[in-house]
Amino acid sequence: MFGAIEAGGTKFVCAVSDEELKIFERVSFPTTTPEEVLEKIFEFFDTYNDIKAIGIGSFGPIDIVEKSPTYGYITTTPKKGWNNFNFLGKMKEHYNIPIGWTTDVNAACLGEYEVGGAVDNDSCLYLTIGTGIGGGAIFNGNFIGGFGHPEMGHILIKKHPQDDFEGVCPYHGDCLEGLASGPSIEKRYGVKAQELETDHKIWEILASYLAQACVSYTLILRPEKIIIGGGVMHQPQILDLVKEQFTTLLAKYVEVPDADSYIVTPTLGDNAGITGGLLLAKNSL
Ligand SMILES: Nc1ncnc2c1ncn2[C@@H]1O[C@H](COP(=O)(O)OP(=O)(O)OP(=O)(O)O)[C@@H](O)[C@H]1O
Ligand SMILES: [Zn+2]
Repeated sequence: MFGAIEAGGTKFVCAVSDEELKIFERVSFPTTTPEEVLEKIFEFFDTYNDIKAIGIGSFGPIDIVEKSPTYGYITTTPKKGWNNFNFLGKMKEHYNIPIGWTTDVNAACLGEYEVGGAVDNDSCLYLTIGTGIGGGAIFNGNFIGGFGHPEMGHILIKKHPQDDFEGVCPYHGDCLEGLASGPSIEKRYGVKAQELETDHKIWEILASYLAQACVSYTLILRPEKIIIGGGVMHQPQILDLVKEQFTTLLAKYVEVPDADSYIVTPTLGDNAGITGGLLLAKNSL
């Protein structure tokens, strides 16, 4: 059996599966304090005594550099109480089994790469547009990163001429996350993103930011596929707008796969992250 944790800034999901990754139990609870959350995690996994490994995909930033003294920590998160929290260490104190550790988006990327929309590809990039924006990428089976993991949500982009919003990123104001995350929409209009009309002008503006980001990722990494998930992508009209603007912005400068197969939503849907967590567990053996 494998265990997986999708550690989100809003909620945690824990699951256990068999060797074929078939999930037979899953629970979800809100991200309150680390103490409360750990208690719930232990309560869930402690009922199983046959778990061989656990995989964790966590919100961040996190430390994934094995030789670092703070390896396994959630580091500079603005999320109250979670700053410098030794998440992996606490898990290892309680469970003496291999525990895989990476970012939530790397985990989702792994899910799509191994059993989702990118199974036929040697590389893919996964981006989530939710409460925050983050991205991870896998090339030939390996996550990209070095001194740390990528922070694809905090890249700088050109403002849309019809957008005078200052942005919500506590670090950069109007970076990609500052301008295109769910909370940025909510702050602009005073209502949740899901409450706006499908033909609202914000979707075009949002798409222009995501298209710019996809151009940058394309030029820097040249992945075979870009998968965009997260709550905001539940607006089905965004994807086509992104593809359209991406094609215009790239201006045929470099060759990319046909836009319909290049920029896609996750085949695993909202299960990409937890599936990736199970794969992380499997791969850690
Ligand atoms: N149908 C929708 N249309 C537009 N925006 C949506 C829709 N559903 C959810 N959202 C927005 O998506 C954001 C939440 O994203 P998501 O569900 O991916 O959570 P998350 O950021 O992954 O949370 P966690 O931190 O728990 O992982 C919220 O800002 C919400 O307003
Ligand atoms: Zn930022």
